[in-house]
Amino acid sequence: MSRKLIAPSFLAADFANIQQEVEMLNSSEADYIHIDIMDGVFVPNISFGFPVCQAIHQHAKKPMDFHLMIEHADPYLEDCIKAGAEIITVHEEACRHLHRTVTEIRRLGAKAGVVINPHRPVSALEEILPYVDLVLLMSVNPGFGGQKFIETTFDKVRKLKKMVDQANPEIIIEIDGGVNDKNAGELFNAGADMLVAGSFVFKSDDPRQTISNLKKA
Ligand SMILES: O=C(CO)[C@@H](O)[C@H](O)COP(=O)(O)O
Ligand SMILES: [Co+2]
Repeated sequence: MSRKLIAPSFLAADFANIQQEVEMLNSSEADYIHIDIMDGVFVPNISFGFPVCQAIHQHAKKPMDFHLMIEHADPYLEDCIKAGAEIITVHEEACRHLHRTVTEIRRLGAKAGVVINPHRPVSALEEILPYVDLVLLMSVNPGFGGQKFIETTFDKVRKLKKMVDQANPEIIIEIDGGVNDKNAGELFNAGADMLVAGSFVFKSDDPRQTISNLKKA
């Protein structure tokens, strides 16, 4: 059974009004606040750093889900925890010693997640599944909000769901990129537990209602 969690991506929020945007999320049905950290090396974009994360955390009443799109995650894990991370996800291709990194995330007290890019097979995750709490499937290429959902993600979710059910059914399956009201229902039916939505939530006329609608998808 899908857990139907929604994590609005703060990347699409109005940064001139951080407090109001976080308060909107606090009063919504959002389950997590998704925080996209980009280093301009692993992905061709730079988002924001820990002072901004601290500002979000200061007002947040929802748990924070940190998505690290960076080459060198290990030196920044403690900063994520201090900035409120309850989930930290790292890209499997970016981590030279992935097992070490996810083990360290758990030791620091957060849920550890591994992220897989659109071109990579879910079979690449087989050996790491016993050591993670969450798998994030990218449904766009990482680096930017507002991109088009990649349709082959549905099959990938179904494949991953089978693997997760065998390895550890507690593992959360999270999907990130181009999520909207047209694909959310099918993603949940395919086995996704948690959907990240940036533009679709924050650029809508009524973000709170949009979050509620996605949860019911
Ligand atoms: O990690 C990323 C992009 O790299 C995402 O979290 C986006 O921020 C989602 O934005 P939308 O595709 O929903 O606009
Ligand atoms: Co993200």
